Amino acid sequence: MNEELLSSILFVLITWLLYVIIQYIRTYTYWKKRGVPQITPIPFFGNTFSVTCGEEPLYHFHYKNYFKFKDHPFGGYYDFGRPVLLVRDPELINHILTKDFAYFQDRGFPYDEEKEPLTANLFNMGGPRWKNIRTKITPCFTTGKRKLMFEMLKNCMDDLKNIVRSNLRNDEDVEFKDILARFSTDIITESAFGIKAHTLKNPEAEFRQMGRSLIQPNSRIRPIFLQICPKLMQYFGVRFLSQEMNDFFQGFVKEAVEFRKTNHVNRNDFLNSMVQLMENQTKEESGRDITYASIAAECWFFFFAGFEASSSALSMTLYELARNPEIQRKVREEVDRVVEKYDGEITYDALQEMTYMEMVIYGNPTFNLNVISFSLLVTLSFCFTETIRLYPSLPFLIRSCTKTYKIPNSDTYIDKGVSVVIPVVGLHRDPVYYTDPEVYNPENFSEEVKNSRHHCTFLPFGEGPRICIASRFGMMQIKTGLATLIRNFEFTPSSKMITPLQLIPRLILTNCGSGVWLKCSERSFN
Ligand code: HEM
Repeated sequence: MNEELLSSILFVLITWLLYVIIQYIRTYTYWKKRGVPQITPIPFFGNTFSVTCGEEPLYHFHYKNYFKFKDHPFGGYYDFGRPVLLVRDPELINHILTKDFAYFQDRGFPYDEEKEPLTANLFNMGGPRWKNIRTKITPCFTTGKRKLMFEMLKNCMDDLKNIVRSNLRNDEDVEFKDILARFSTDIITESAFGIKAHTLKNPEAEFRQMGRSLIQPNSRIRPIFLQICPKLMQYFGVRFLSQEMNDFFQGFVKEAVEFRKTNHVNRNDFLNSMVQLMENQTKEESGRDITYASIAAECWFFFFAGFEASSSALSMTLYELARNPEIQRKVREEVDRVVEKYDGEITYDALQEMTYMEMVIYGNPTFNLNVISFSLLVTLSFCFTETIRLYPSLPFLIRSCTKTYKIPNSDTYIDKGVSVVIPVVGLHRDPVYYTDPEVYNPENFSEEVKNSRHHCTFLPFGEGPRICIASRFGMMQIKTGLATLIRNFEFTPSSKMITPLQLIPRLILTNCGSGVWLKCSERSFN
């Protein structure tokens, strides 16, 4: 190789290296330059290497980062090359989620309404389109609608009882995460879409297969690469969801709607409400707001949240009750007391008199589970609330800044396009807000203790205009399952349960991958 060529190559290499160094400095000093403390990044990956390569579940990542900025109201880190602001201070969180929502309306998640219609759901959407759809869908979850949906859940309760009972016959410890994912799938498909998925009876039923596929490694890696290099991934035809998933949901919505139209079926479910919304649109709105494709997108997300978030919270509650026999005893006492009090004598008027009542459940008469009033199950509520404190289904909240924002009482600005992350799991386990935060203690939610904390230190369903649209529906699912199980079975820890919990990496939701194993015995009512 002649000398001239060698020096040209060397020149190109050095120039490239210099460019990389300058880019590195420019990218990774973004927060420093603004006087915001930052976590030291590594080139290219920023601070998210451990999450991307599947070493660290998002739950641990956000917990760890929260405590890295101890004594600071906020701090910065980098998601690859993108600056992210982590917010710890409850009052600033309140500004971002509620008071100054106009600056933080979006989550900034990518979606493609044309190529991948299922991704254009309420969770991913932003701006005026989100606002319009949210306003239209909100009435689908009123108390009245929930009551009607609840009527459809009774069979699922019996199926749950029977499936647990059949597992006991084998005299082995029982894995509850899968059973409860199937229970939640049956509830959401029945009450939201009017479909009996029968996944409790048949673990290989189509809806369960779809649900399971969503947490497979392949499905979890795709969103990460789509986030890092969207253009390249789109070029190679990589999608957020599999084609099979897209076809399944588009197909089932079209079929279900057409069947209802042809056979004049009118059900009190979410699908029906959405179809009514579509049909009642004005001419100008028609085809733009609510279409078959957008109904399928919402159904898909409701399906995902309905089985995954709810079953995760439900199985973790059982796990904690098994580890805390005294709390389990108290919950059971409460369930028994209420069930016996309303032994088959409930009328609509009686329901109105029960101050906190949200829901009434008629169970299997053999076990005298005639009626359960959920809001009266105070201990039950505390337990569930305490579970989602320790294991929030979504361990962080995210917003994208849509116009430059000055942080109140500081000189710091958040630029348009910067992501803001609220590490919910950190707040929920901060000893400043919760005494002995690692201990499962339902008393954390007694009125007195609860009122002594800032409301933004407990955010399992988010907060502000983008709060979970179906939080009460989710609670109803969970309480239904919990009351059924606690009334009929007793739970103790199993040696098969792996602790500390092995959470699934690269999954946005908190999910115990190694399962929730418990010893279980049936109660005798003689
Ligand atoms: C225990 C169960 C559940 C938990 C813990 C949960 C939690 C959450 C959280 C934390 C958010 C984000 C809120 C924010 O960013 O401020 C959210 C959003 C959402 N959830 Fe849930 N959720 C649950 C059940 C459900 C169910 C059953 C459905 C549907 C049937 C559902 C539908 C949604 C939707 C559509 C959004 C997006 C709302 C928007 O951006 O306007 N969730 N949920």
